[in-house]
Amino acid sequence: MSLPSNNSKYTLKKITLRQKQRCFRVAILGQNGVGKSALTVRFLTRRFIGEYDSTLEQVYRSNKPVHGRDVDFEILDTAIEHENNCMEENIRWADAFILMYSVTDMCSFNECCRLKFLINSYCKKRRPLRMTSDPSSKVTISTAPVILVGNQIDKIRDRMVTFDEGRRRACEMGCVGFYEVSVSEMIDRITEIFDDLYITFKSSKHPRVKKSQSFIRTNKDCHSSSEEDDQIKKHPETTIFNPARRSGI
Ligand SMILES: Nc1nc2c(ncn2[C@@H]2O[C@H](COP(=O)(O)OP(=O)(O)OP(=O)(O)O)[C@@H](O)[C@H]2O)c(=O)[nH]1
Repeated sequence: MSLPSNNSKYTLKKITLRQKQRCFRVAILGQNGVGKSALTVRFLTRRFIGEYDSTLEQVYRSNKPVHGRDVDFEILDTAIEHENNCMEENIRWADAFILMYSVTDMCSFNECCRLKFLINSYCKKRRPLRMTSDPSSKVTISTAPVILVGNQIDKIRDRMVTFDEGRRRACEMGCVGFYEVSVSEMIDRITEIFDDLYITFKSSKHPRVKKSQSFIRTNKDCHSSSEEDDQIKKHPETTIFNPARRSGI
């Protein structure tokens, strides 16, 4: 039996809509040499490549499964050379951010604060926030999810930033997650970062919590449960908070 013509039209429309689904855009920001290109290539190809052209600023496209769903990623690997010209444009382009530093470099760690400030300033999706200490204040913050990532933990002897400092900073800056990784030695953890970012982005677009509840965690919220503490002791290089994961999405 042939299908009625309007039925096939409907199928066609559905396919067209599906094709138009926008890519999930991730910008990776951080000082030069922290491992942004290495992270990008590791996620896309599962390979670790030692040297990259530091002047190249590139968008990579790839389709990856996230929890059984195909997601079109666009990943912008930023280059410091272009930063001053393009930072605002890059930030406005992205849906979500990975802020990266090297645990062996305190400057790169501090640079993340400046970059987060710029994300909050330029990001297209912002919402007003009133400080509890001063209810009359009007501050706008970015609602785009940001994950803070400390890289190069394999360089044990060169470590300058502790896990706790990273975790605290992530909380203070309003990041949705914090990871410590070694791009050169880990692969699953890298995939987890991108998966978490996508899931958090999706859940913040279609929140399952009431509007009055915030996805952005504050200092006060930033204590880990004893279960998390156990996890951190077992796997020091791990994420310690992620609202999406906690809400079971
Ligand atoms: N030991 C170690 N080296 C790493 C790791 N990740 C990256 N590297 C090295 O760090 C150097 C810088 O890595 P890149 O990925 O080029 O860093 P980047 O942030 O993209 O740097 P720019 O392109 O200059 O902005 C390279 O020599 C990498 O091989 C890691 O986890 N461990």
